[in-house]
Amino acid sequence: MSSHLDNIPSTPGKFKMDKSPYRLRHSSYFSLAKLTFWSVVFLGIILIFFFHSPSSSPLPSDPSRRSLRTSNWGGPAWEKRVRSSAKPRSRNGFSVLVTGAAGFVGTHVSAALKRRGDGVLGLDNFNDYYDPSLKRARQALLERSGIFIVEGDLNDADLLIKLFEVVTFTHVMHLAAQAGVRYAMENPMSYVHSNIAGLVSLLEVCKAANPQPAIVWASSSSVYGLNTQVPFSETHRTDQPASLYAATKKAGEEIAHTYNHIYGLSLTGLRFFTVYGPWGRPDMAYFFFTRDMLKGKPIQIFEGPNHGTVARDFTFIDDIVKGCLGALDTAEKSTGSGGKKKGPAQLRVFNLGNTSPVPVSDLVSILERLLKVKAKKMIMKMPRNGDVQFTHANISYAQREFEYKPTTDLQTGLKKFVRWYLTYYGEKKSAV
Ligand SMILES: O=C(O)[C@H]1O[C@H](OP(=O)(O)OP(=O)(O)OC[C@H]2O[C@@H](n3ccc(=O)[nH]c3=O)[C@H](O)[C@@H]2O)[C@H](O)[C@@H](O)[C@H]1O
Repeated sequence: MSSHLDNIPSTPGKFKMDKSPYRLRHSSYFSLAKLTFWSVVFLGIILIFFFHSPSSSPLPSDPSRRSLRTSNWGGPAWEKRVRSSAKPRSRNGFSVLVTGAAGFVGTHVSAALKRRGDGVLGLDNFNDYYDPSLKRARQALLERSGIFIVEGDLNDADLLIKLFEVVTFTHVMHLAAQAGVRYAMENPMSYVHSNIAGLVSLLEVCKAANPQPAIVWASSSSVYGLNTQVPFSETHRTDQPASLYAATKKAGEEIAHTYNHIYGLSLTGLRFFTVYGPWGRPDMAYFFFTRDMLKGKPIQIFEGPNHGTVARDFTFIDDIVKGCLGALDTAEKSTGSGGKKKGPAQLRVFNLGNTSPVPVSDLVSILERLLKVKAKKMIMKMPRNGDVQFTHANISYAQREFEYKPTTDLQTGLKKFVRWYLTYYGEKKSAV
């Protein structure tokens, strides 16, 4: 086996002969010594670099994640930005950490909180589950209203600890998640990484904080799974998830119970029902139906057994934002501190839906009218990939607790979506 040592000139014959043998031996000795010296220095530099590489740029703990950029955080300027973003305008305002702030719901909730005077700090890993440029555009939007989004992953405990050291958060609005029902069959580990490991990582830091924040977080209507009782009520069974996505959200609800029980964390889960609207998620049907219809591409419309209707309780984003703020405003304080429970704490789960399911075929008809194009429809049997046939929310609990009352029907909401879509992609040209 050859080593780099083989290349070192070690015989006098390889040197010029105009030097005395003594000088030759002498200079050869020095060259060798010099080389050894520099090799040691070089090795030392590599070792120093290796051991001092900043904790702010850890490798993603799960290789199944895509393009998680290593982030740069820390330092006085960064801390100043974090502090100023999280600072409420009014004396009684909240200081809220919004995870998933560059996401669809996260962006809208962050903007609404900021508008009413709360301090908002965002956290997002900007992964490439869907076009990250849309997330960057949302980030730019929030930045204009003074909201800073820290780029980092929930599983980076050092980063979370640092954020809680710099800011005393009164609330956490936890909206970061791996969403999408059907994608769970393609990349199951990403759901475990974000929706389970990420949630635990966040709750670990929240429980240790002093004071502990109150937490409101995104669960999903999908937890009702194969439940057949309608409309879905929070007391119905949720132990038959139809997708891994649903199973991780259900697991989240159980994990919430545990942290509430052991550490006194105040926890409120919100079961969102197919949220849609401007700045929405391109992986959702209403969004890619719009894109494909405008491109003249066929769209697949699922139907249930025996040509049964597939329907969703589509809920407009503005109604969801009101629900999120209502949940936050009625969240009681956590009772523990520094990892110790001091008394029983609030634990809640609410449906946030629209209470009027609409067949997917009607969704397509509305889009046809709004876009003025005829869809190339391919009716096909709903694949066995985690979808359920029907969702319908009973919202009386949220109505009672914080006067949640959705006011936007699908026609009105889609009109707003289409207007945004045509402006956004019209300006950017390339995406339509
Ligand atoms: O409430 C939730 O908890 C979830 O809502 C959303 O899931 P879904 O309700 O499944 O929305 P979405 O994919 O838009 O499909 C809508 C309808 O179109 C049908 N559908 C779908 C695709 C297709 O090609 N054809 C079709 O008919 C399909 O069968 C369905 O009936 C979120 O994505 C999810 O993250 C989660 O938050």
